[in-house]
Amino acid sequence: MIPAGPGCPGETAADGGVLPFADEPRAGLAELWGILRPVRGVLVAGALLALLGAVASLLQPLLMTRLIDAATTQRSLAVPLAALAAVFLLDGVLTGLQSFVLLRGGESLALSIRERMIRRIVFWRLRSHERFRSGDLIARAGNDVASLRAIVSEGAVDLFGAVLSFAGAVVLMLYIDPVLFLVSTAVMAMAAVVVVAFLVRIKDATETSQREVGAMSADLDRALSGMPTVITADMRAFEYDRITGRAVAACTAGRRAAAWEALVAPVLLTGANAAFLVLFGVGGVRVANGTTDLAAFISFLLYFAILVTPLIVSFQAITTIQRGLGSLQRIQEVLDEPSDEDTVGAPRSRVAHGVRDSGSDGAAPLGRPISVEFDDVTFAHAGDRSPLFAGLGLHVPPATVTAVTGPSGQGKTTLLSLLLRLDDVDGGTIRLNGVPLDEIGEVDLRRAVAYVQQDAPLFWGTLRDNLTYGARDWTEADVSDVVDRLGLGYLVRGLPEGLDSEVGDRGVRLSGGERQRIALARAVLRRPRLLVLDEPTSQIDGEAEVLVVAELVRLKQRCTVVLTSHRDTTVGAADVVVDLAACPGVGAGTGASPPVSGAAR
Ligand SMILES: Nc1ncnc2c1ncn2[C@@H]1O[C@H](COP(=O)(O)OP(=O)(O)OP(=O)(O)O)[C@@H](O)[C@H]1O
Repeated sequence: MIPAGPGCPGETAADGGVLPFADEPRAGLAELWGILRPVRGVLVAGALLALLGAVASLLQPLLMTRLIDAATTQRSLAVPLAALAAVFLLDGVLTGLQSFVLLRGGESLALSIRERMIRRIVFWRLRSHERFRSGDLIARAGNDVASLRAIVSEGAVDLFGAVLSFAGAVVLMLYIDPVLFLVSTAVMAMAAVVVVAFLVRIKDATETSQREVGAMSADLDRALSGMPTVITADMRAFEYDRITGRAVAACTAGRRAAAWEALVAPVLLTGANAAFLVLFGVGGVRVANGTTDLAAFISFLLYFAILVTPLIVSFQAITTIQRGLGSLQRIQEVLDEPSDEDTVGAPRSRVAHGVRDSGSDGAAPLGRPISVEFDDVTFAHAGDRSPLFAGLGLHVPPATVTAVTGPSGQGKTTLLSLLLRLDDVDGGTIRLNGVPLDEIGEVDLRRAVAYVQQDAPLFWGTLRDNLTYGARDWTEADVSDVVDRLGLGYLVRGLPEGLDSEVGDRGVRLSGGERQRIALARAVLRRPRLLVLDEPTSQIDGEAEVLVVAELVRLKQRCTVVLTSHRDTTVGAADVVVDLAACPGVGAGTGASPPVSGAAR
């Protein structure tokens, strides 16, 4: 496994500086509007409800003034009282309805973004997986989507409703008494300017906190993936310090944001209280000298009171939206990464090249044992100065076993990755049964080719789940046959629930050799036409190796096997042996075919 290099998204530098990715331009309102597409209808409905709610709130002081009028002029209170009660009721119903619509909308948004992210991640090219840390990706799909959801459930419409109430109150106050309006808003404006300065600091702190949560998840994932090493290297305290260090950094940044956020309401309230004092002074004088009547002054005060809440809500909503924009940036990085779905278009479509479903044996190019050809292939890993392969040529005849050998680091696994189209060649062509690899449909390729990777990973689940993973049309007899042939019968019989026993996370409840043979059995059950095996016998004993080799020889009747190995018995069973170390096309040499030995030369 190649360690992720510096600059992994979501990681911070040791000196606390931010590594690349964090420096990319932040997502803006245009991107936000784009990602909100699935819930735009909900936002419009929420905005309408907010509009009605604002009208209901603005009606209340008006009706209260009517009530005071009726009381002071000895008229019946029944009508204004009933109207006020109705408006209160309407206000309550609208508030409830708005939260229901928006909370539901928030959940729908979270689902749609998570579906898009997961689809993207699952279909990423392998190179993208090497650039990101898996724990950080999990944090992005969890935490960052949650803070984006808050834009819908709390932010956007709160802001809209608050702006409406605010604007309505402003218009009515201007209408009632423009002088009082100017006096009071001048005081409030000073408080608002102070709060705007806080917003910048809140934004920076929340972004840092989000990045640190991502890094914490990634570090936790790193430790969990190698717990035996962590324990035996006596590194548990180190890992604890490292991971909680991230948590502390997230908390520190979160607290900084909280401190600034906590100041927003008091500063605005203080501004409002100061404005009230000024209002009472100036308003009292104006009522005393008859410029304004008492009912109008009371009505003005009530509207001013209405103004304060929307103002506070607006700033809180802006904070929520800012936090969501920081998360949107991290989500966008995931969505912008190239995926196989971008390239599995026309050139790789099955129809375009007449490569039909490989399930139909015989007619389709991949429906029979597959020959492999590397023609003048050039490839360099990202960041490498010289190519690993320069003009590599290679021919694997169909229905044979070919072993690729060579010292560690020579490029055997890389060669298999290119053959499996996990990575793309920089130059030259790879052909399967004469068809260039990039002209073969993704579905056909994956159905025709099976792979057992070097560390033979199993998945959390039962033994049966693992054996039949990716297999189609399998029967219980197929499973038990392959299990017996690979010498795994004792394992199945010894487990408490046989094939239905859990293998643990990454198959930890099984031995390395058992995992390797289960991975091979899984590949065999897929009935491939090309079986690609990276060191399939590296962890098994001599007795089991004989069984594996016998299985490979048996498989030759219906498929081609390409394997890498350092083991003599396994290599000895091959019809063709390709020694990469002696190949001039490997390691920046000039183009040539590698030396081969064996029956199929
Ligand atoms: N994803 C990657 N990014 C950059 N370099 C890589 C990557 N994968 C492998 N390499 C480098 O490419 C070279 C070939 O690696 P590869 O894994 O193909 O060798 P190998 O012959 O299979 O080795 P081994 O026998 O030890 O498995 C090595 O120098 C390795 O460090």
